[in-house]
Amino acid sequence: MLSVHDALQITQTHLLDLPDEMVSLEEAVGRVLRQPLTADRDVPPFNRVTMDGIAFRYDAFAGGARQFRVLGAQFAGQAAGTLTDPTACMEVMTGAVLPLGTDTVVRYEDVQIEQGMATIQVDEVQPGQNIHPQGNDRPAGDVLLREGTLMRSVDVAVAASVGAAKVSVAALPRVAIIATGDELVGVDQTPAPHQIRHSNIYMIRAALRALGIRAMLHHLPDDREVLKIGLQNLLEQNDVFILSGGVSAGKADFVPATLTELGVQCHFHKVEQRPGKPLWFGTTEGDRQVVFGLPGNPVSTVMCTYKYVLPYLRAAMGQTAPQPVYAQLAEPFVFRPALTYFLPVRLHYAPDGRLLAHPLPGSGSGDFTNLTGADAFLELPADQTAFAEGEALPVVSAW
Ligand SMILES: Nc1nc2c(c(=O)[nH]1)N[C@H]1C(S)=C(S)[C@@H](COP(=O)(O)OP(=O)(O)OC[C@H]3O[C@@H](n4cnc5c(N)ncnc54)[C@H](O)[C@@H]3O)O[C@H]1N2
Ligand code: MOO
Ligand SMILES: [Mg+2]
Repeated sequence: MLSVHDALQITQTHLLDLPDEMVSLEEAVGRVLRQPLTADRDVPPFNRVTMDGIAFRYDAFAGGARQFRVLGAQFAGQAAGTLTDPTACMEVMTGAVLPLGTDTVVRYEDVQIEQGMATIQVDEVQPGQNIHPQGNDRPAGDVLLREGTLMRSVDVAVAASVGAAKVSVAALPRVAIIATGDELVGVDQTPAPHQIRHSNIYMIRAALRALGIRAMLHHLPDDREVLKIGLQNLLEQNDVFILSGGVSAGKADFVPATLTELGVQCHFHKVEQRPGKPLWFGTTEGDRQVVFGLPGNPVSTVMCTYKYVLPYLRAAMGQTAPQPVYAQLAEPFVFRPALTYFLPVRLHYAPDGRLLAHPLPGSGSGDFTNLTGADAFLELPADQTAFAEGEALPVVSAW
């Protein structure tokens, strides 16, 4: 059977080709940048005053002067004024351009101003203090945001500062989320004793919102013909298909055979992992559409969504892969089968800064209410049985 590592690799070799689109800054958050954004000017663009106070020439102070006649004021938003008398000073406000002819700022708290004369009341003054020099942070032309950046609020601020009212981002795929199973009824229904309400497709849809995707929900029955016609219709209108259920060994598990009949090529079925062993992955010709058949057990669906589906979509959008995160087991744990085990854990930071993972194994891959107390899965490798307290292991992104 395929290892988790190899399964992930396979998904990455069948990435959808998503076009670029221009979006406003309001729409840009959570999207993947498809263009570099460069500084259109030096950052900061002028010598910026960083404290309200007075500006003067340091040479005068170094020569022993402590009193400076106030010749004017420089406010934020005004073009740079000039200090014409090198023994005098100007009042300056935070965010103003440093007046020409000055090079040092002393804050109001350290100055007394009376009758147009400022007296500096501190001995410690450094040349150039309280000034954020032009180009200090980045020179004009420097790349401030790389292609592949996942746009967060601070990135939106940087885009705005360089005048990018619209930015090029990866277009979002059209996604269909499809529950299969005759036991499932709507969330607004009262289930019969042998029925359950949908939950997996709501979880998947919620998880995809982190990528800005708004997916449509569907439900198909455990009937071979109806399933085939239903999937065929959906295949015409979507790029990504996330199915839940119907991929294992049961006599009503028609999903793999039906997808094959519809021309979806299977790249793998079954992975050496728990939960999620019967995971199915395929694409249509030329990788124009992609299908994830997630095992129906709810914990399997959660794990496969976070371990496989979201990373796949991020890569297809061109997002630079994030650094892996590790956590240390807070107590020893044993898992015997030769499978990668995704252990639900509660994460917390210890006072010494270590990220600790508290095992919450729950009662198996049907026990999804257990996940409400967990934050993530810890990935325990297949070739190891006993895991010691303090052992560092990869975290599968938190929900
Ligand atoms: N003989 C074998 N039986 C099973 C195997 C196996 O290898 N051999 N694998 C087990 C594993 S592991 C898993 S996981 C499940 C996968 O099952 P399916 O993908 O075929 O899913 P279903 O049979 O349709 O349902 C399983 C389970 O999940 C519930 N479910 C399904 N969809 C939803 C939904 N949208 N919301 C909430 N719950 C859902 C469903 O009611 C079932 O209880 O197979 C094992 N069996
Ligand atoms: O591996 Mo299945 O996903 O346990 O229940
Ligand atoms: Mg089944």
